[in-house]
Amino acid sequence: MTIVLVHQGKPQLSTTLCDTIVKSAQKSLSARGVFTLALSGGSIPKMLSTDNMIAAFARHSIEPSFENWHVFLADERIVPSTSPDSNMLSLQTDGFLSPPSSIPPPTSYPIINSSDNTPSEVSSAYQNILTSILTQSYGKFDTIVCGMGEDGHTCSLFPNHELVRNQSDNFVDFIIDSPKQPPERITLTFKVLNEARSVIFAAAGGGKSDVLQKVFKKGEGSEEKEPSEEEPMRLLCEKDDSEFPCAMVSPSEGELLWLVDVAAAEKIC
Ligand SMILES: O=C1O[C@H](COP(=O)(O)O)[C@@H](O)[C@H](O)[C@H]1O
Repeated sequence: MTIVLVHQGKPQLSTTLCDTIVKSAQKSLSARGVFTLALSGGSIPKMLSTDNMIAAFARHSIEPSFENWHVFLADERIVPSTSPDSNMLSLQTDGFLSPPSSIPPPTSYPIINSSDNTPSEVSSAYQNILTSILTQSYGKFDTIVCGMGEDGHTCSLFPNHELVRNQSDNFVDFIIDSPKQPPERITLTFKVLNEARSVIFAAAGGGKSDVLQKVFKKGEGSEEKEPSEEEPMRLLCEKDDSEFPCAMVSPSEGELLWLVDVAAAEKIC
């Protein structure tokens, strides 16, 4: 069964997401001294604003600090670093990757991209840096935050794409024919996603309700009460992993948590 937490709206969902990341960081830092995290682009960076993260540290009575956090991209579009399509740029401008100077920042890893590099070279270079840093957390990500597109893609793993039909043993792979622009991208693979200690999905808005209806069936033990400002509604769902890439992520030994809002969950509640 998969736990799906249904929130009143995006602000409440963002609060749970930031709280879950801060808790996971504390656990990883005390167990291994580092916190390895991968973040998606799209709607995720705004949920992870510096203000939202500082508020999450405060709720846990912890001084805000991203020291010993190593932040990778769950996927990236192969575009110049100044392009508005760059996921790293939106994590820096909308997310917490560039906090005020009083807060120790995380170490973050952009893709190394120049016009001389092919997508395959960009992907191999990213895999090399990622695998070298992941040795510090025993070869696994502590936490990966995934978004979900309205077509059910996650990271840059798109429905029916070759990378989904023939899953590779790489940790990072590339595509040159993304159905969503821009076409050239690198992405974490199912291998590394499914080996993570925890994967958190965050999906908000009515545009996501059709896919969620196909993926989740509400099961016994689900709460019936409406979500409140303070508390999400907890559903225990059966997950159909036959069609959509987002549903094919199920860490074999790790935790899986889905955070959605009422609009996205409308057809499963
Ligand atoms: O293209 C992408 O889309 C997905 C979903 O985006 P969202 O705006 O619907 O949340 C995102 O998770 C991924 O990182 C991005 O490259």
